[in-house]
Amino acid sequence: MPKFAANLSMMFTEVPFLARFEAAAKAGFKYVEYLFPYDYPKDVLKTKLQDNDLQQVLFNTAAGDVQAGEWGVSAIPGREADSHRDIDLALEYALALNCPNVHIMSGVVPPGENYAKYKQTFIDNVRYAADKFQPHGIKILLEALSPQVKPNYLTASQFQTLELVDLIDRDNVFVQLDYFHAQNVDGNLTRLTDTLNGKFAHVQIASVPERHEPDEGEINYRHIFDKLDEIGYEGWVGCEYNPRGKTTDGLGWFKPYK
Ligand SMILES: O=C(O)C(=O)[C@@H](O)CO
Ligand SMILES: [Mg+2]
Repeated sequence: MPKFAANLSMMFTEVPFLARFEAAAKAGFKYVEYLFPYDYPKDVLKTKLQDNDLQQVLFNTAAGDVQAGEWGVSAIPGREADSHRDIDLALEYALALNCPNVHIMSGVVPPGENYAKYKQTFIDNVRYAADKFQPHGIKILLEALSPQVKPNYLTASQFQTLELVDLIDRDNVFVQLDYFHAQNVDGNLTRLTDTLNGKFAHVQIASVPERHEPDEGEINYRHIFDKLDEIGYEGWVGCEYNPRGKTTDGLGWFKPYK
């Protein structure tokens, strides 16, 4: 049975961020993920996790200057020092929060730029991270983001991310398989799951096209959850969706899995 993690950046937004830990635990979640921990001291987050019997399973490296269109900097040529600073800070948080996975945000490739140069910069920076995280047993995740959510992100297709994982060639680097983006770009989700089997270490879910609860729209998530069980997937499934209304009102789908 999948292990579901509440995404506290998107769920339980009825309450302030630090109150979402208790809200998720009360709703039956044992695991949480969220985009960025950096606005809060490590101790504060650690206490929230401990007080609510929750395990943190994922967060991202910093986004950079979001107003200026950044969504990570690790693929941007000339920004290696910033990328390494973000990776080092992520490692500090991962160790303090006992978090087993960190998603490294590549950033966008502006149209007309040299894509190969961005790709190589990302490969080099992820190798830097992989070697730093490896002694601590922390996995690095790379995600494809669909153009309707983040135009010109370094990777849009799961196959581009898979190619990067293979080129980076480190034992602790994996695909973050977000089925919402995968359906938007690649489709064919059952076969895709088989193709990526062993290469992905974290899953995220949301309906398509609305990015709501996984109980509507194009994807039959009951089938996907069975498929993940069938292949023996042991990682977490992050609930990265915008609830249609109040978060708890939309948790009917979660009842059988509590
Ligand atoms: O947007 C997504 O999907 C994510 O998983 C974010 O963490 C990164 O954009
Ligand atoms: Mg995602």
